Amino acid sequence: MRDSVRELTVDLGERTYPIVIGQGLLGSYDLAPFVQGQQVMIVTNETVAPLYLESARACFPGKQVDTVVLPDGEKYKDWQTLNRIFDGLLEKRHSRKTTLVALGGGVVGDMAGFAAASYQRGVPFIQMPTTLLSQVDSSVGGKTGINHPLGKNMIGAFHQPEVVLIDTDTLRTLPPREVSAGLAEVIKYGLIRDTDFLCWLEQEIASLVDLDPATLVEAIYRSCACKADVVALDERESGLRAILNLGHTFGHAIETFAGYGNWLHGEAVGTGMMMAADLSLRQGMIREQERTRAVRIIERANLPARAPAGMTPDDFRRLMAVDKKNVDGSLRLVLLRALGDAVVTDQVDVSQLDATLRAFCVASDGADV
Ligand SMILES: NC(=O)c1ccc[n+]([C@@H]2O[C@H](COP(=O)([O-])OP(=O)(O)OC[C@H]3O[C@@H](n4cnc5c(N)ncnc54)[C@H](O)[C@@H]3O)[C@@H](O)[C@H]2O)c1
Ligand SMILES: O=C(O)C(=O)C[C@@H](O)[C@H](O)[C@H](O)COP(=O)(O)O
Ligand SMILES: [Zn+2]
Repeated sequence: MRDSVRELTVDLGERTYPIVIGQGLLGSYDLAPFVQGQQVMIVTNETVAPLYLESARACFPGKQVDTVVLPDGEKYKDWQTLNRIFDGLLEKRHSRKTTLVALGGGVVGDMAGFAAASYQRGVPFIQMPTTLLSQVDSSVGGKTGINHPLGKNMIGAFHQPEVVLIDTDTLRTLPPREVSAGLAEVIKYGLIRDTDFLCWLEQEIASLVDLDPATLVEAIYRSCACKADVVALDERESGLRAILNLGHTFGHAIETFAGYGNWLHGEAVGTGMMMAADLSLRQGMIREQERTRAVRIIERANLPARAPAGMTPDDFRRLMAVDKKNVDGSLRLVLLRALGDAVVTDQVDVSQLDATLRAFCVASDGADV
């Protein structure tokens, strides 16, 4: 193996798997040892296929490699598009010994993973993430699924991959807006659990925005290490894992309001983390200086600082009511006790939440609400 390749392990007993991170891995890294049978189905989309499908195929020497190419976009993370994966598997007579491969961003990863969790009651799958967001977050941890018009990721399954292969060279073709979206989840790890990483990010954020290769590898490695650690402690989100949802209750409400299209997941999470920091301050959990630090690093990643124009506090309340963390109708949020220390709480002060929602909502004409 090359010197520049870095490896981590997601420690889950019999479901333990490696995360392999490096440059130029697509096309040269042999993944055949991770495939039990002869059949491989690569699931990708119409944007990624022309860029990386041929290199990805080369990672499976000696195997029968078929492909399903999906339309591109969060709005296709739905039942109808998921069914195209099953159509492809059945048309090509893939058996229960097949291995699915997700080649693309988090949308492809979540859908291919869910297809793998349910095809013939479950087959193995491999993650080959090609966006920053999918390399630092969605390819690790086994959450898979699709959206519903009434709520984000509402249908899905936990299904861990056999291996995660991260070729950081794929980020060279990523549009800047997608880089910023990925940085939101990177910053999240600093805010929830790793103050050293947060300090490092404050030094390096400009290099990351500019896609400096060495800085990116370090950020991806540290992000994956943080996620692997949390997932190993609480694979199915019975407690601790919910801290990975910092900013997501607000963020998922934004994505659903925006119809799964105009706002990227990472952008919504960026704004959502600012809102979580704002509410943490209002509830007396952090100081103004800490809120400012959190907001500043998110802004420096070029992420939006307000909710979508026209989204009202009532829209937030209605959409946040269907969040998966809620129990018996009571809202549960991830808030900050300090930078680097997140907590899941149902102690949400309704009037302070209203103040946060009003502070982040803007009318369609751009005025404060
Ligand atoms: N399962 C999890 O734990 C988890 C974690 C975080 C996010 N998610 C989910 O992931 C999704 C967001 O993922 P995403 O940000 O990767 O979005 P995405 O999958 O939509 O990819 C973003 C865009 O980049 C394109 N693209 C992918 N790789 C490229 C490359 N190398 N060069 C150029 N273009 C490329 C895609 O075609 C797409 O247009 C959301 O659905 C979110 O809910 C899941
Ligand atoms: O892996 C997790 O756990 C996360 O919460 C990671 C999030 O970044 C991700 O967006 C996840 O899909 C959200 O999970 P959900 O259970 O709120 O749908
Ligand atoms: Zn997320």
